[in-house]
Amino acid sequence: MKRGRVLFEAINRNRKFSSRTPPSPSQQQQVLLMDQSERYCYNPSLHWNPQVEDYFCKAYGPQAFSRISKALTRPSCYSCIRVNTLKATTESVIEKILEIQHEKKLQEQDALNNLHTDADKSVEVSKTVNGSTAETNPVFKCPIPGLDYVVFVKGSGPHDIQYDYQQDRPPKEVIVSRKCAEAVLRGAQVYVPGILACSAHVEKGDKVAVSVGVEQPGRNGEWATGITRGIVLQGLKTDPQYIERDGLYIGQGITMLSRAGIFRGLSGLGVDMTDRVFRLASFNDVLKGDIFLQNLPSIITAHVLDPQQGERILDMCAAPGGKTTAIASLMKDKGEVTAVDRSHNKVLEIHNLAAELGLNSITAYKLDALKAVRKDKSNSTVTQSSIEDKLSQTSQQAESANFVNGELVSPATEDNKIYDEEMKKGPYTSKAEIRKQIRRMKNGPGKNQATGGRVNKCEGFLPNSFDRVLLDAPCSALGLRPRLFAAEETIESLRRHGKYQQRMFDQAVQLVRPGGVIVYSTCTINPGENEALVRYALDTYKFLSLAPQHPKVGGPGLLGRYESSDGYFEEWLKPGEEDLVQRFDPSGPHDTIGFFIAKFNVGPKEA
Ligand SMILES: C[S@@+](CC[C@H](N)C(=O)[O-])C[C@H]1O[C@@H](n2cnc3c(N)ncnc32)[C@H](O)[C@@H]1O
Repeated sequence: MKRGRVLFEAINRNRKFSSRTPPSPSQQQQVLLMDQSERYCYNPSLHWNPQVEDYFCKAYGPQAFSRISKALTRPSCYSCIRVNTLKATTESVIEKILEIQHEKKLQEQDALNNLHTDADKSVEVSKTVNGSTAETNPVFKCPIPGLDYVVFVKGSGPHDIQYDYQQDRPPKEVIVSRKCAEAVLRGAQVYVPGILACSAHVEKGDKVAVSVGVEQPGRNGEWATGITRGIVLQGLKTDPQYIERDGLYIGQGITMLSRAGIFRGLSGLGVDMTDRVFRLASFNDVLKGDIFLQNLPSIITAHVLDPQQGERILDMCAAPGGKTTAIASLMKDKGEVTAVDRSHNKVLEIHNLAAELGLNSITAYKLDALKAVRKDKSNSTVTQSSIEDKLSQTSQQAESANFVNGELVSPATEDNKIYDEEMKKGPYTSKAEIRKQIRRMKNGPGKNQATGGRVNKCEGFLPNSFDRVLLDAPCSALGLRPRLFAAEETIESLRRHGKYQQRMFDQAVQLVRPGGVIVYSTCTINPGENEALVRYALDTYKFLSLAPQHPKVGGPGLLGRYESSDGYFEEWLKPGEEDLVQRFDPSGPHDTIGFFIAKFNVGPKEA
């Protein structure tokens, strides 16, 4: 379609100048500029699977869906930060961010003063004054009651970028992967692994235009970028995705390595983005441990769960641990947060995040949440697994395992024993606190549970083991932005999510004790995905009820919330309301376009 539009416009342009006299140089220049403004800009349109597009068009109406689709391609207008209240205060974080911004601004001014001749300086300084380079982003506390540990750093965009196109001399270019571009749109830098292709003769310190190579349809209906990593860009129409990249330029930057360095290396900064279409603050390695960059609805999900100190909480699909750590922080790290994920490497991510934030109440296991309920009533068995273990399990066990009665005993079961001993001694100390002490004894001060490549594998939990369960279910994730490609989702996969979520919910219901709470959340624009689950839950389990009100943030238990220009909590839906779709307004500033949270109270279960 895009190709058709380009062709149509080219014909129109030619018509405009098809008088008997050939176009004058100024007319030629005008055509060139029109060409370039169409090419070197950010104006993407999302690819959808045709059936999914049709389904959403019917659900939302074609115009509304087109606005949603457009809004998905843009980042939010701010970065959202959760303050780790165990290590820092909101005020101290705001102060530090402002200091960092101020420092950066000074550095950029210094760099300008040192680098350029006076003539260059005046151009660059006026650029700075216009806000193109160093700028101070407003930083403020989240105004929603109860969420004063959330900080927003405002960004801006879309901005027009001057890509320095000169006739017959296109700018040097870098094409990055879609994932890389989505991160860059949210404030990240371009790292070496994200670079797919680059112009010939790029040296360290060159200015490059950065565009994104998005998956394109292949002959057999498959989607691929079709760009071989390391390919040389000539600035010609024969370059990969030359036409398809029209309107897919996300900014420009300075290369930190030469072309050869970029494609020889495996890591490191590839391009320092100096001019971005969307300017959001970068928090890479900033205030590490004191803050966590997290989408607002994810923070709210933990908040809605309302975990209490000393409780036992299960997070069923936990990696990389954003909500798990939010839960542990709300509990002031006092209690027991069990985080499970089916992926080994992702469990390591939970370990690492918990360690970075200094949280000790979290224990992460590799477990398929579909098998989270233990069938037999014997003690829970927990084993260690690691990638290396899989390769040489026998020798690993011989070297490192503790054997009791011929059984492999993991630190977790060992800890349980010590815990039981401690419990007999008298005054209550939480299990998490005892674990912390055991870890301190084992590791010495300052170390935590990050165990390198090793993770604990768990066989499941007995029914009614937890006070609260969070089911942050795997979903289409179509609510998250920015997103530059959506065609991987099919009608079948949308349906599968629903079925998968139901099976997980069946496990969650068994694991939570009577009187407990289940929170179910998904990040999607597909209303069918979440409403169907809520209906299923209430029809199947008569002892469940939607929580009438969350004490801190207000509103009914069924929180179907889609962004509005006024704020996330503009309207809270009542249980049973079916019109989530009409309330959708994609013109607002938020990082998540569609998110759904339902909170269930668990009544007495049947015998
Ligand atoms: C939406 S992400 C969870 C995000 C997480 N709650 C957070 O806030 O950081 C979904 C996660 O579910 C995990 N997952 C998918 N199927 C699973 C299963 N059957 N059992 C356990 N985890 C599963 C995936 O590995 C993925 O990490």
